[in-house]
Amino acid sequence: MGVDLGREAFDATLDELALLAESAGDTPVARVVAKRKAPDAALFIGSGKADEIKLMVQALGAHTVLFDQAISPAQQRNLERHLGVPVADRTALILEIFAARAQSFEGKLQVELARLQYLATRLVRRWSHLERQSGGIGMRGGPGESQIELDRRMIDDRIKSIKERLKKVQRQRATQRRARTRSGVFRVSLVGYTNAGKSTLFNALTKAKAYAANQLFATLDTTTRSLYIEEAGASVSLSDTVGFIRDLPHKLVEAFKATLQEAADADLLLHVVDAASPVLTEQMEEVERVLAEIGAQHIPQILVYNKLDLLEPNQRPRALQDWLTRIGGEHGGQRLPRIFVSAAQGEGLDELRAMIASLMQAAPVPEYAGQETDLEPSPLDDVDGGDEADAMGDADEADLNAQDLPQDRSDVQDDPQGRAG
Ligand SMILES: Nc1nc2c(ncn2[C@@H]2O[C@H](COP(=O)(O)OP(=O)(O)OP(=O)(O)O)[C@@H](O)[C@H]2O)c(=O)[nH]1
Ligand SMILES: [Mg+2]
Repeated sequence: MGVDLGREAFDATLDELALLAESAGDTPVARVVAKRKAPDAALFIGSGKADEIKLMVQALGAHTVLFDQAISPAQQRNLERHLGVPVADRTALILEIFAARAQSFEGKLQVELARLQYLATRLVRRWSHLERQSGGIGMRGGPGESQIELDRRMIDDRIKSIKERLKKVQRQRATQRRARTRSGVFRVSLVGYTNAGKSTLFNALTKAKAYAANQLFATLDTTTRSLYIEEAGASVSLSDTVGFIRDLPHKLVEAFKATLQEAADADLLLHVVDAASPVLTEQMEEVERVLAEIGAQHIPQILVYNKLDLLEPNQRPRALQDWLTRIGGEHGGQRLPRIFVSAAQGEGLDELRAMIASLMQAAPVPEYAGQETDLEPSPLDDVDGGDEADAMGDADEADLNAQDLPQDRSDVQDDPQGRAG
């Protein structure tokens, strides 16, 4: 279900919603588009549309109705009452996928943090909604004010305890990262929109078997492998990371900052693009936005246009390597090296390795080589987002016990450099 508020590439966003639903294990059975100038306050859609959907739900035996846009908690409840089935929006769906996919201890904690934070904002909103309209629809059958306060306190406590546990894991990760930095190994990170083919490329380059699938967010945990680049006569560390998506819930980005830090710390980013996507420009812009959010916008990039094999003969580029000039934004006019590859069929990979080698040689000798002092702490090293930073106090800093630290699968097992520290 999507309400077309005049957004460009509307079909593509519904395709993406369908793929998200499939990635969550659902089978989309119908797609409904409503044209409106603005969402309806109570139902998000008009009541005529809601009746139409209700009939479809019954005829098709659908068990959920998904909305592409964010719906308010009140709209969600009204719709559920009207339609007789659960209603969810895109954010809830993304959170569900992340929850199902998280593998590492850290990943699970991060997802739980994001879910609780999402829940907490909805409780606050629901509460203020009740305050404003006491006696309104929201009141009937809904929890009372004190119940909500109680829920909120429980959620706050849980958020606090998860943040404390995350801090411990992340301190360990930061130590490993610093060791890796000091080792002087050139670090390359794959970044890009979800489903662009990062894991497939990672596997093709390292002959590894990271999970790659036609699903959104197939990868959640960072995997790092050593990759020997013959042209450079040296090894680099290559990391496969979580994919980005448009309107990624902000709290989720915040919760995953530690994982994304892998990208922010790289010497070189391979920005993987699905060259066959009809909305590749929008996807690239979204990736740029997230890179800026994690402070990685200035790291040298190679644009890797993947899925070359899917392009029609007349769409194929004349040259497999060229330069793309960025339009607009902070980097307007900047020229980025671009290469077309097919990770699935192995085309262009030798050229990509050669390109990595030449960028390695062009890279400045790192200042930190041989230096024993800690690097400047990155803003992302601290998992607490902004205003909540003080809430944890200093007490938790004192009782750190290295023995409690759970093993982080991705760093400990997959990364030969990780053991250096
Ligand atoms: N035809 C074609 N398909 C590809 C190519 N590379 C990847 N794919 C397919 O694209 C889909 C996504 O690939 P992944 O490697 O899982 O993509 P990803 O970027 O790691 O995705 P997330 O981890 O979900 O963010 C899979 O179905 C791959 O088989 C390619 O070069 N050509
Ligand atoms: Mg992946």
